[in-house]
Amino acid sequence: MKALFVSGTDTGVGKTLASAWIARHWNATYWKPAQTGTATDDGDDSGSVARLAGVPVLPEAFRFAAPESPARAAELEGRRIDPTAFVLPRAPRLVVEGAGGLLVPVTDDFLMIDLARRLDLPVLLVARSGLGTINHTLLSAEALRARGMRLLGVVMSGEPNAANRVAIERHGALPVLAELPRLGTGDLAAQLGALPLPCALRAALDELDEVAG
Ligand SMILES: Nc1ncnc2c1ncn2[C@@H]1O[C@H](COP(=O)(O)OP(=O)(O)OP(=O)(O)O)[C@@H](O)[C@H]1O
Ligand SMILES: C[C@H](N)[C@H](N)CCCCCC(=O)O
Ligand SMILES: [Mg+2]
Repeated sequence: MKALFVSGTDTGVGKTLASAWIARHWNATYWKPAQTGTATDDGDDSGSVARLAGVPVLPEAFRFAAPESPARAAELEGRRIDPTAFVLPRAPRLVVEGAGGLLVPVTDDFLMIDLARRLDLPVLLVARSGLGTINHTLLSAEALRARGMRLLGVVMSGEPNAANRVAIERHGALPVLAELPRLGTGDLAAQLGALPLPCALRAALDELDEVAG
């Protein structure tokens, strides 16, 4: 099986949209290991991907009501997350989406980046395209490199910004594999379906190592 971990420079940067886009065109299964904010309107990434991409989605390992980090949302419900519950599901191609950014707490001593490492998956980083993204993206890349983890590259989401793309590629020594433009208010599923994956992203997916699920 081939799998990747979609993380981001922050919450709300477009991980779910990018995950749906990739899953749709890569014909992949989607998994959100830990979902928070289920009591809010945008707390169901799995439902969003099912609607946007029409691909199989697997049940989360953990779901929490509060729109908080998994660690805090669990605490508010008097629950604790056991990281050993995160076991990579089997599927020919799998898109795994984190919650928030890389250093979001999952337990008192386990961060989202540790989940990507436990699953032993390469990371695709979704970043905003606008002002502020260079710092956030380079910091996220540094966090991965400090742990010797694989960073496939970056997907920039929003109005294309060539100067930010060049800065990220140059200072981060990493590829921007795709730019997901700001989609309109119309049928997002149709817009994603009509937007082929750029060659660089498609090649990165094709070159992913087989992993044992
Ligand atoms: N390129 C884009 N075009 C249009 N809307 C976008 C784009 N990127 C993100 N959005 C919108 O911004 C909001 C947040 O995006 P999304 O849910 O993908 O964030 P996320 O990174 O998955 O957040 P979370 O950390 O909660 O999982 C959504 O309403 C989404 O549709
Ligand atoms: C609720 C939100 N949509 C995400 N699911 C969780 C984001 C946690 C962010 C924590 C933080 O970085 O401060
Ligand atoms: Mg999401």
